[in-house]
Amino acid sequence: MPLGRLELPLAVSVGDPAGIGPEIIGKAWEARHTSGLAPFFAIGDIGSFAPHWSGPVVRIEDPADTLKHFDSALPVIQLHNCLSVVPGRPDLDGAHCAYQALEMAIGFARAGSAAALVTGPVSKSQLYAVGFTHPGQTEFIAERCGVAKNNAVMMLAGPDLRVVPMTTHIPLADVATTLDARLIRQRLRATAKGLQRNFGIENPRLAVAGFNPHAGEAGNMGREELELFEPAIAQIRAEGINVIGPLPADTMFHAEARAQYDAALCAYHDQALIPLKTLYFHDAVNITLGLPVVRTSPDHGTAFGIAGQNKALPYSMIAAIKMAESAALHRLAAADGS
Ligand SMILES: NC(=O)C1=CN([C@@H]2O[C@H](COP(=O)(O)OP(=O)(O)OC[C@H]3O[C@@H](n4cnc5c(N)ncnc54)[C@H](O)[C@@H]3O)[C@@H](O)[C@H]2O)C=CC1
Ligand SMILES: NCC(=O)COP(=O)(O)O
Repeated sequence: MPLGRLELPLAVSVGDPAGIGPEIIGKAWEARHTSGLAPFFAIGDIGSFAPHWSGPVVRIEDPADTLKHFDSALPVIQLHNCLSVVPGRPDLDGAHCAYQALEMAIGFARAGSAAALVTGPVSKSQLYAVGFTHPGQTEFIAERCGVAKNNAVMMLAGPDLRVVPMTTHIPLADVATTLDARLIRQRLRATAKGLQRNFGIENPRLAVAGFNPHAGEAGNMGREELELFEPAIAQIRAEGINVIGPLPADTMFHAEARAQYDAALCAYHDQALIPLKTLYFHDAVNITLGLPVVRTSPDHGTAFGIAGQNKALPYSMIAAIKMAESAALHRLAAADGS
């Protein structure tokens, strides 16, 4: 059934203004008709666009003014006290702006002034340098929404592959001690629910990657599969969720294997993101499941090395905007029972 259109605009935080955020948002606005994008407004420093992108911008004071201007210029809500930043040269002023834009975008989405939140790329190390204490935007947004961090799930979604890293931005050396049966169960439940709410998949099929080579080879190459994964998966199956695994991680991402599941849950960041970004770097979207608001983001980072050179491709940002609209519409359709 067609999902219709949103009544509210989408809020797009610019991210680090020294990165490619302003350029990909500007280019997404240029593609608004050809890509059929829902109206959106940016949150950032209006002066940070010109060094990256030469299109028209218009300052608005209220998200509700987006529609009046969206056809002729990119609507921007101005941040306070943002100093100019040079593309490709991240500094603390830019990090402060990125932080402020994120905070404001969450506020608009939570207050019901925006239909969803799309976040531009930020540099984690730059944010840490200005006092950001969360591993990433995922955990920060969860906290602002009152959601426990283990119930907010990072999912990266491409055309025929969705992956969930069950642990996110932690040192690899800490993964084995962070993963426990409770976390695995929480991730599985939140992923199943998130696929229903945001993608309209009624009976999601989940697959869990093993932690060790060959999923432990019957306990001979590590015991996490026997001691953690299998009991956690059995419990989740008993709750009626369709889940397979633990599967050998090296053989679960080829095309025929991908067709067997709607999302692959992986033990750690790179186990999930390497297959996804290898296949779909410019098409994939980062979506946070388990939040009361819809949040998406491009899958890539700030790309400081190409900022301000008109080299950034906007496709992941365009996909993030489209997915935000579609997820918001799925939630609305479920809420009114249609
Ligand atoms: N959603 C987010 O906010 C994310 C933020 N990051 C942050 O980004 C920063 C840089 O991370 P990197 O590992 O260098 O990853 P990156 O994604 O910024 O760049 C990796 C490579 O891809 C290229 N690239 C990235 N986006 C592109 C685009 N749209 N068009 C053309 N080329 C593109 C870059 O030039 C670079 O060669 C880090 O500080 C990290 O914290 C990383 C991933 C996601
Ligand atoms: N590698 C994915 C990533 O960095 C996204 O992090 P987040 O800021 O969206 O939590």
